[in-house]
Amino acid sequence: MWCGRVALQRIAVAPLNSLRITRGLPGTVQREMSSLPRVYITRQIPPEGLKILSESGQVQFDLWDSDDVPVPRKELLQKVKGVDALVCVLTEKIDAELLDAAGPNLKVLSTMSVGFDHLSLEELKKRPFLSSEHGGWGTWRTLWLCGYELANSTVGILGLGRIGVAIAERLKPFKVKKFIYTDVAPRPELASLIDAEYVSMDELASQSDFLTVCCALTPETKDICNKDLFSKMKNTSIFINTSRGGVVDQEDLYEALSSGQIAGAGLDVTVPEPLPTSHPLFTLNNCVILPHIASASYSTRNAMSALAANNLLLGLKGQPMIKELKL
Ligand SMILES: O=C(O)C(=O)CO
Repeated sequence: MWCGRVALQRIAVAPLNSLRITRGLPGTVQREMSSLPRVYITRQIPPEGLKILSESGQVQFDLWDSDDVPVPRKELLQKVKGVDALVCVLTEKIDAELLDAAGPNLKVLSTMSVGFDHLSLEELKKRPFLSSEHGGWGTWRTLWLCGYELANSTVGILGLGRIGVAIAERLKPFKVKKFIYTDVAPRPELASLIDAEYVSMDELASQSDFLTVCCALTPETKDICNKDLFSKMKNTSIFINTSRGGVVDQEDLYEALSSGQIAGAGLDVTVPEPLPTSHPLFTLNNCVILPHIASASYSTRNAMSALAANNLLLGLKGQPMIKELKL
C-alpha cells in the first residue's frame, strides 16, 4: 500500500471520538458534524483502516459506503468540497477538476494503492495549498477569512474600569454604534467618557455583537462566562477575553464555539498559560488564542513598571499611592 502524504498540517486531538455514525444518502455513511478535520473516503475500505480513523478521535469522515460500485464522479465532486483530507482508491482520477472541487482546505491525499497513475502529479505539484511550505493560502476568494465588522455594532464590556474605557476609546473610530457595559453597579463617571449604557448581564449577552471581558478575576467572577452567558449570545457574536482565563469556563466556551452558538472567540488569556497545544480549543477554526500579550508594547510595559516602582516608593514613604488596591 502506498500512502501519498502530500502534506501534513498539525492535527490536534480533540475529545470527540464517540461521534455517532448516521446513515445519510443511500450509499453513504456520514459522521456528525464537528470541528474536527473532515475526511472523505471514496470507497468502503477494509475495516482495519476505518477502525484506525474512527478510533483516532482526530477526524470526522464521510464515506462512499460500497465496494461494488465506485463512487459516481458527480457525487465525488460534491463530497470532496471543503474536505481537509481524502482517502481514495485507484478508480478515482485525482485531477484538476477534483482538486478544484475539493478546494484549498485539502491538506492530505492518501491513496489505498501502490500505483499512483490515477493521480495527476502535475496538478498536485501546481497546488500551493497542498504544501504547508506555502503558508496554506489559496487564491483570493470572496468569503475567505471574512469576519464581522465593528461598524454599526454593539460592543459590550463586562467589567468597566480603565481597561474597558481604553478599549472603547480605541474601538470608537471604527464607528461602533453603541457601547454597553455591566458591572456590580453602574459607573457613571467612567461610562460618560465613552457614552456607554449600563445594562444587566443578560442584556449584555443578548445585545453585544462583540463582548469583551475586562473584569478582574475574583471569587465572584470565576467562570462568570459560562454556558448560561453563551446561550444568551447571538450566534454572530464574538467573545473576547483579555482579563484572566479563570473568568471563563473553557469547556462551556468550547461547546459554544463548536456548536455555533457564538461565532468566534479571541483569547489572550487561558487556564493554564500556556494552554497545552493538545487543548480542544486549539482544534477550532473560530478561536484565536494569543500568549497573554494584550499589554505587550514597549511603552505600556514601561509604564507598568514605572507605576509599580512609583507606587512602591510612595508606599514606603507612607504617602497615598497612585493606584492602590484597597483590601
Ligand atoms: O497587567 C496585567 O494584569 C496583565 O495581565 C498584563 O497584561
